[in-house]
Amino acid sequence: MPTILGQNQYGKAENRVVKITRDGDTHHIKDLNVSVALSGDLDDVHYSGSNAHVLPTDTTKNTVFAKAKEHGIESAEAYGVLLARHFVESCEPISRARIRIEQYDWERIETSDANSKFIGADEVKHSFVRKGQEIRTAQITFDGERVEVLSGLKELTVLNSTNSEFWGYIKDRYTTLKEDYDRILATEVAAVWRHNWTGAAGERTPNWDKSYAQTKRHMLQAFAETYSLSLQQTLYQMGSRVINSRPEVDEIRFSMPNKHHFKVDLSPFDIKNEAADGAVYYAADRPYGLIEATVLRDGVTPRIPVDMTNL
Ligand SMILES: O=c1[nH]c(=O)c2[nH]c(=O)[nH]c2[nH]1
Repeated sequence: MPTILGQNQYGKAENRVVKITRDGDTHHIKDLNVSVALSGDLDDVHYSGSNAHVLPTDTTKNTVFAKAKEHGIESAEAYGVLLARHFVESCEPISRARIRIEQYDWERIETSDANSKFIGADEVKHSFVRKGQEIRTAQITFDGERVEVLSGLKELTVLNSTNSEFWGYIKDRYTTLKEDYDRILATEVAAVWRHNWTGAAGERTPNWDKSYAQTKRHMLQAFAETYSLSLQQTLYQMGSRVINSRPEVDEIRFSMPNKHHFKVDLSPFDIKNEAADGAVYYAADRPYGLIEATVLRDGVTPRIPVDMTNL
């Protein structure tokens, strides 16, 4: 049966581009998911396998990152126009380019006056929480004598665009990771905390909503205000801030994926891409480091399950 080629397009989909712009100590973030689809005089590659008209999808990926560094990202639309024009105008066989962009917005983490002693005045300027609500969780059990209340949250995504380093780790024959003295630290916090209230007669019931709001605030502020040498250290700081600030909470457990942001190597294109001047990063979704730990008030028995995924 004779066949003919119908509509066709190709390109690299879902390039996770994160561009940090530094304006003194104030950082700005653009976080995009960019998909490129090109079409044009591309019959041959389908019919005969000749790649003579094919701009590799790998090149389209590199272009997405390089243009982010060279021109910055003012808006998804302006950046998309720049990319679409680039592919059509610089590559003869390409006559149409479609750029699709999803943008993820971030808000700055607010610090309070009460905590000002922790804040180098500038710290909040590089700490962000992703827009949109986290999911609040609760698990209550009663065994006829004692009530146990576990409160929690998940999908609270936070990012520091500086004040994070990672170095001094074990190096063996399989280690390729380079030590980093200025990296992005980002994680999606899942946490469960246990209240010491048992429901016994005479015990004052906590204000659950206030306790939740304050616990979340302490976690966010500790994340923003910790100069991090590892995600493990940041996690511990978040936990201790909660335990030290909230007398009703005796124990908190975190599960925190390290949402890696790798600096894109633009040196093959003679473009410098360094944290100090505002860099372009590739946000990898997997695999990811997974950092989990419990922080407890000294002397209490841990009760939060190690695997909290079903809570
Ligand atoms: O904060 C980190 N902790 C690690 O244990 C680790 N391991 C790694 O490769 N990167 C990181 N980052």
